[in-house]
Formats: sequence, C-alpha cells, structure tokens
Amino acid sequence: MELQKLCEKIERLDLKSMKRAVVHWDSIAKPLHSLGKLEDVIVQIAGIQGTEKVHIARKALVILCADNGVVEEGVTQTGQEVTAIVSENFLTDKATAAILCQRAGADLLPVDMGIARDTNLRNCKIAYGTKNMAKGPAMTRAQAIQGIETGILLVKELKNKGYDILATGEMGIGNTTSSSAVVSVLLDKSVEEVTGRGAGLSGEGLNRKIITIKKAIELNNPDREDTIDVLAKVGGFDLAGMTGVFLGGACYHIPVVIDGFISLAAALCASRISPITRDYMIASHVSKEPATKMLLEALHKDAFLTCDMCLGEGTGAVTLFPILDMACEVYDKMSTFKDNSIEAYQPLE
Ligand SMILES: Cc1cc2ncn([C@H]3O[C@H](COP(=O)(O)O)[C@@H](O)[C@H]3O)c2cc1C
Ligand SMILES: O=C(O)c1cccnc1
Repeated sequence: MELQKLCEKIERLDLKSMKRAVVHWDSIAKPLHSLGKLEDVIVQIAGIQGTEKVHIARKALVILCADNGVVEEGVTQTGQEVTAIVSENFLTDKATAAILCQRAGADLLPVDMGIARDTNLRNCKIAYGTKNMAKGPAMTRAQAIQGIETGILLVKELKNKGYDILATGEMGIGNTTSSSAVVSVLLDKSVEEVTGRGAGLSGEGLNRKIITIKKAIELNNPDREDTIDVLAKVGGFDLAGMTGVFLGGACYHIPVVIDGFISLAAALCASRISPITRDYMIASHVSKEPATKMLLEALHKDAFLTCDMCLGEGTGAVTLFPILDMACEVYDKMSTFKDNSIEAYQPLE
C-alpha cells in the first residue's frame, strides 16, 4: 500500500483498554501509582495492543545497518569498513547488542539497508552506502521512500511472526552526522547545538563534522516541511528504515522502544510524517549525545534510564526490556485489594 494511504490508516490508542488497565493497576494491593512510569507504560501498551491483557513476551530488536558516503569527509573516528564487520557480528554473540538481547530474551534481526559491501545479513540493500551529502543529496527521494517502506514491511512481517514488542537499533559509521543534520533541519536548531562526538570523535574531528553538516545543509537546502526530502538529502538508509519501523509499529499496533540519539532522530521523522505514531513509541534512555534531551522534548517523551550510554545498536532500548518484563509481571501476578480483603483506594479526582 502507498505510504500516505498507510499513514492515514494509523489509529489512535484504544482508550477503553487503557482505562481497564488503569482500573487493574488501581485494584492491586499497593499504594496508588506507586510504580510510576512502569504503570504508565503498561497502560500505554494496553492502548497500543487494544487489550488490557498486555503481552510482551516475544521481543525483537531490529537493527538497521547502512553506510554513509559522508564518512569520506573525515567526520568519524573509524573507517567505513567497521559497519559491515560489526553488523555481521550481530549474527554471532560477539556484538554488544547481541549479548544484551540474549540476556533480555529478545531475538535480534540485523538488516542490511545499504552497507558498502555485500553481507550475510537479511538483504534489504538500497545501495552500497549513501552518496556524500557534502557534495550532493545523500539519496534520491525514491530511495528514502523505499527505506521507509522496507521498515514498515519488516514490522508487518514481525507482527505476523507473533512478536509483541520491538526495539530499534542501527549500525552505520557516520550516522550521527546524518542524524545531526536531520535534527538540525527538522528542529530548526543550530548545527553546533545538535552535534556531538558520536563514537568518540576528537575535538578537531568535531569541528570538521560541524562544518561538513553545515555545508551539506546549505548545499542541499532540504525542506523542513517535507520530512522525506530531509531524509533523502541529508539522512541515511538506516534512518529511513527506522522511520519506517516506527510508522510500522503504529500501523500494526506494536509498541516500539526507541534507542538513543540516532533512533530518536528517526522517531522524530516518523512523528513528522504521522504525529499519532508518537503514541506507539516508548523512550528507553537518555544518550550522552547533546541533542538527546531536545529530541525527547520534541517527542513529548520521558525516558526511563539515564546511564550515560552512547553506543547505539539498540543497546539502550534492549536494556529497558527486563524492566518492562518486571512491570508486566507485577501487573499480571500481584494480588488485589479484594484478594486481601483490604479496602481499595478511592479513585483520585
Ligand atoms: C566499533 C564500533 C561499534 C559500534 N556499535 C555502534 N556504534 C555506533 O557508532 C556509530 C555512530 O557514530 P559515528 O557517527 O561517530 O560513526 C554507529 O554505527 C552507532 O551504532 C559503533 C561504532 C563503532 C566504531
Ligand atoms: O545515542 C546514540 O544512539 C549513539 C551515540 C553515539 C554513537 N552511537 C550511537
């Protein structure tokens, strides 16, 4: 189905299921709302899944992997070849995200959205890396749409396979450069404010990164009112794919946990394409990248964790999974006031 038509079909959360979830929390023998955001997130998931019988047992992390032509400008600490190496490690237990997934009981689906060489990942390759945005548009509009649609289709497939909840991750050397460019344009913030050291850039490298992003924005002149134009001109295949994953979550009623800065940049893109999509997103952590708080604010999201993580790959999002499992278990298993013959709280005004 055409992207626009699909987005028009996105529904609001199911308020009846959310109300029933609140009633259930309030019946549990503990002080009202004493699990705070853990209660709120279960209520949100009830609204997403359209039932107060929340289920999050089957979890997956989708990692969108792609290369960025802008790396040739010297905006990263490591070379482009690292993208393919780390991405293929997701298939073994050698990458950070893979180890966290094992611990959290989540499956991992790494997807080649446009790595600069052939890989043995799930092949959704749009091209062998984007073009250098400091010299022209990173990709065509058709490629940006292809990336978004791929993300949506991946969610459809995972929904059909029985997954209850997803997390977003990415791997792509140079993708904090594309993310900062996209965020600068969409939030109308200076490049300096939204640009950080990514995977450990030196001070001199950071200056070069800022100059490069400014040059790319000036040269390509993306239209901030047209998110797809922004993604095409200064984005990346991974960002486009993740944008699709967030839209897909809303289309197919699956909660999607947002990882750090790069995932948040894609979440912002999705929310600009379809604002209701925000209701289907769960913010996991506050990354150390400087624009993270700005993005959380723009999305009206409050993240659960502040661990000074800035790794990407979906690591922050997967770290939230065990907490969500704990919340769900209390919601499912705790005895109620009635079971204990205790008088329940009167609902607050
Ligand atoms: C070995 C290695 C493993 C990674 N895993 C995630 N990233 C993270 O760093 C990259 C973004 O930072 P920048 O824009 O500075 O390149 C992304 O691939 C992100 O997932 C990694 C980076 C490296 C070097
Ligand atoms: O927050 C992130 O997503 C992030 C930050 C730095 C490097 N890689 C990812």
